[in-house]
Amino acid sequence: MATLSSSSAHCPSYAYHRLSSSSSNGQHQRVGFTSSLPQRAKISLQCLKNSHQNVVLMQDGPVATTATPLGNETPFKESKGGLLSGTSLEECKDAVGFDNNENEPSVSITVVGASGDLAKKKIFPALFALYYEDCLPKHFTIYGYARSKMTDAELRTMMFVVYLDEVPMFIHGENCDEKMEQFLKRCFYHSGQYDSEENFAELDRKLKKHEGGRVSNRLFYLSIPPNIFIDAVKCASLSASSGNGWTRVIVEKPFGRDSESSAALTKALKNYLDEDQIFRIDHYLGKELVENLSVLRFSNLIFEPLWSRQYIRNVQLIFSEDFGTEGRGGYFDNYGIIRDIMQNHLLQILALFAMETPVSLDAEDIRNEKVKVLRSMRPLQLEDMVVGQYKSHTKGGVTYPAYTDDKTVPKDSLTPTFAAAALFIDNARWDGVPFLMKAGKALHSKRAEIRVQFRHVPGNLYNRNFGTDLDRATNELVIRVQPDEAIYLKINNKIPGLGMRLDRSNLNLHYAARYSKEIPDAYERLLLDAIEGERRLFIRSDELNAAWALFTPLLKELEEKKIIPEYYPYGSRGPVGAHYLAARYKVRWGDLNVEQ
Ligand SMILES: NC(=O)C1=CN([C@@H]2O[C@H](COP(=O)(O)OP(=O)(O)OC[C@H]3O[C@@H](n4cnc5c(N)ncnc54)[C@H](OP(=O)(O)O)[C@@H]3O)[C@@H](O)[C@H]2O)C=CC1
Ligand SMILES: O=C1O[C@H](COP(=O)(O)O)[C@@H](O)[C@H](O)[C@H]1O
Repeated sequence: MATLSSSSAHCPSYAYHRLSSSSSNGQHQRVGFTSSLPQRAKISLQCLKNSHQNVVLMQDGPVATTATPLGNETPFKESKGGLLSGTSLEECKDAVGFDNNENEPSVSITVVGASGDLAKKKIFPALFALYYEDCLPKHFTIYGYARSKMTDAELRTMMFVVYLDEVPMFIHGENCDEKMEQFLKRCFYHSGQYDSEENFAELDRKLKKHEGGRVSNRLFYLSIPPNIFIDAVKCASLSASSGNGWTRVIVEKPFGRDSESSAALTKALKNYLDEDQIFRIDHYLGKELVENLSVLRFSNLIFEPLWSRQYIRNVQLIFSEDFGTEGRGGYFDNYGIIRDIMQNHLLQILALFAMETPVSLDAEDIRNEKVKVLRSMRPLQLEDMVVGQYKSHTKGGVTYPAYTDDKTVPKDSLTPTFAAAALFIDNARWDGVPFLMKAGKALHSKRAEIRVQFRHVPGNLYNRNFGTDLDRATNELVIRVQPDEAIYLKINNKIPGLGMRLDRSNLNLHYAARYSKEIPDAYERLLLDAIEGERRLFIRSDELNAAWALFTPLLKELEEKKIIPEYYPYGSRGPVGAHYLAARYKVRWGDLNVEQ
């Protein structure tokens, strides 16, 4: 039985919202990062002094702070002080111009696990970016919730230091510091246990004061390890859900480890939430170029007719990182790269890429089509999978660690940090077309891309100009999701001159050259969607079940048979097994070509 209240929001439609927050040429209003660092550093010093932090201003910029002693939580009502210290509710009301119009709903956003890595690096910055762009509702409050003892001031200091220091996705520009000041006044912290209804009831009381009797909509972002999801949802549900507006919960991955644990998680969540209150986040769906996939396909006449087995030889989905697990080994060892990247991020891209034309752009129409693709796929076979693990490597006098050098990873771990797989969609459109996935950590480059290799041109008009390697002469469409976003199409053309020599060139939409503004971070888009009640980019439970059904038998087999991964040096291109796998399907990985 669902106990969190749910009311469907009448939000502006997604398309309208995006149009209204864009300039006439479709560029997002963002500004560069480095514009006013000296000024920001000055303000930060003042702010941090006001908040009674011990401040160290380092030469040329970054500010380091040491927190006040643990247990010094600022009581909400009595807090006084400067910008980063606990601002009282009255001060906060003045600062943000609360009015007495009770018809305007408020939104309270609680980041559960606020002391953690994801909250610090992604969620709070994304919330600020939304505030900067005037995308948050007029009456909003942000709460950090975690067990760590922290005052409001300390939370704000943490957010401010990240703002100054670390996160390039932050927008900086006109009035940025002022906006940050205003934003921080609306951020608060409540320390509590994840399994304490009483602690969530305390949070509820604080939220109510901010909401001031308005219709109160509440968004909880579960940025905590999965083993405490249910405790937190239960307590939020029983003690802190909205009494008169909607309550939504963003759930971070991992959504289980296999079909059974995922189903159990969904079942447990549904004891407290309805499906339409659950926003399962896959942040790759919020990436600009993944969003653009459907636009590319369905708004251009030239692509859709080619989008099938008739013209496409293979599709490659490639993810690589040039660093290892870096402190997340404890989490990673329980999941591995297949669960961490393939079963969710790459599979979601595949589903969007391969789906049939949806009836409309409504969330349910799109998710219906995605689920059909997933259910048409063959469960993965062991022979269609290659797994690897990085080992230590010394280069230029620097020694890079092996995966098992991570102190939180067992020395004999067989967890894959690399995997390559061949997948097939057994439907009329894609019958026989290999969809190759490759994902790995500690490789030679950081990238995420989709490569579509087209078939050879029939007939042999120019074959002698291509030489013997016809594959190299076929068209390839590359959607580079990151970094340096681009969509380019490789074509053949004649080299100017009197002879008949052919060349390969790119028709290139290079985002940095075409659009001068920064691309919004995926978390920004997804948070905004959750606030607006737009579910299109979140995973529905049947999609999740279908995704796990494809991977679970293989994952079990890998574990039961204790398959030993192929070891590859840190910083390399990964195991050679990936090439043999591709070759079996007459495919060459596109990212290995010299010109790429
Ligand atoms: N970090 C990342 O880049 C990504 C993370 N995710 C997912 O997001 C979620 C949060 O990630 P991240 O911030 O890295 O996680 P953290 O490990 O940093 O945990 C977040 C917070 O949860 C609390 N916590 C940690 N371990 C426990 C525990 N065993 N019992 C109770 N509380 C605990 C801690 O807060 P306190 O002690 O103050 O209560 C911690 O600050 C996870 O589900 C993760 O899988 C998904 C994609 C990327
Ligand atoms: O979900 C995850 O994603 C990150 C990569 O995200 P990106 O946006 O930086 O490409 C990955 O490092 C992490 O292991 C995984 O859990």
